[in-house]
Amino acid sequence: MAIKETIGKASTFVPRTVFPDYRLPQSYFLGHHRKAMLRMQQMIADIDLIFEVRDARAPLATRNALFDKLIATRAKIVVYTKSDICAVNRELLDAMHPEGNYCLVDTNKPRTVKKLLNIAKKEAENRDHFFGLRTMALGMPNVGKSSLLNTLRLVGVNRGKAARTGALAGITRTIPTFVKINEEPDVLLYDTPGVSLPSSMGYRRTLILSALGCTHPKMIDERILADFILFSVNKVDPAVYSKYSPPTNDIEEFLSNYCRYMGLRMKGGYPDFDGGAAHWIDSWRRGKAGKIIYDSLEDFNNQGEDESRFTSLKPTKQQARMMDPYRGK
Ligand SMILES: Nc1nc2c(ncn2[C@@H]2O[C@H](COP(=O)(O)OP(=O)(O)OP(=O)(O)O)[C@@H](O)[C@H]2O)c(=O)[nH]1
Repeated sequence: MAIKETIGKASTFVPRTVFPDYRLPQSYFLGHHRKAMLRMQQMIADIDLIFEVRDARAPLATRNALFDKLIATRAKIVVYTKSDICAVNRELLDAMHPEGNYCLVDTNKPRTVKKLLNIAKKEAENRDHFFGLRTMALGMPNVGKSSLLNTLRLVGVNRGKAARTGALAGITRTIPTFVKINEEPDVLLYDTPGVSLPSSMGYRRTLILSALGCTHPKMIDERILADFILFSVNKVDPAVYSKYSPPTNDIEEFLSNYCRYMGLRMKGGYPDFDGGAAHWIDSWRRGKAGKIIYDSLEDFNNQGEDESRFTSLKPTKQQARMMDPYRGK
């Protein structure tokens, strides 16, 4: 079959670049994730409103079932960040949240977080707390919790950054003291470290989270991750990368064209495949390469997966063996 006819047709991802000893890690649950969960469990009774933060590029993959039990009795709103760098799938979000308690934001644009602040202000007025309404932002690593806090603070009290942010996962490692995001009525917000899933997530979800930057940046071999991104883009529209390469399913062919376009060459003029893969992945993580969404309504309807296995903080021995090789480093 001609290559063009096969583009975007495969339903499962099979890496083209396979190394004999390579084993795909399928979890990324670090010591500080566990510590943060235990601390949140202690604090949760005092929290009035939760902002559960997810990445709009993968609403299903960045959902963390570990939080479901923790926040079951709290008022919550699901906040989808990075709406500026994805083709938002409203159908999927409406199906996931029939009660409509979600909000799409771009944390770089203060006006998009105003709605959230208004919800918190209304809650604060209704509850009439002496110390103010206590809110908490939680979610997977690198989904934009600290950026959300900074923008809410800017909108609410017109003050600068209070939390450190960055393109890598794991910038926030402890729960700092609260930050005031509104005065009269007072609204306080706790930022929290990103927490991943405590047992094997399956390789597709691991690849998605890695492509989004929600894991250690080098957790998955870059050529395999680049291959997965190419696979995902082909499913949506290969024209997204037409600037660099004609449509292809072959990562080596794509990277060779990409390196030529970007001028990424090694000694002797050979394409720098590793450098090209890292560059292409980084562009996707930052939303500079195009807009795709990794989860679909079909994925939501077909998900027979039992998420309850993620709700325990204690992984089994077998699960622990599948943990990320970078653990503790
Ligand atoms: N384009 C875009 N980028 C965003 C948005 N929100 C956050 N980012 C970027 O995403 C990256 C991660 O943001 P952080 O706020 O550090 O994420 P976090 O969830 O606090 O990360 P951890 O500390 O690992 O838990 C940063 O590079 C931000 O600039 C958004 O709405 N749009």
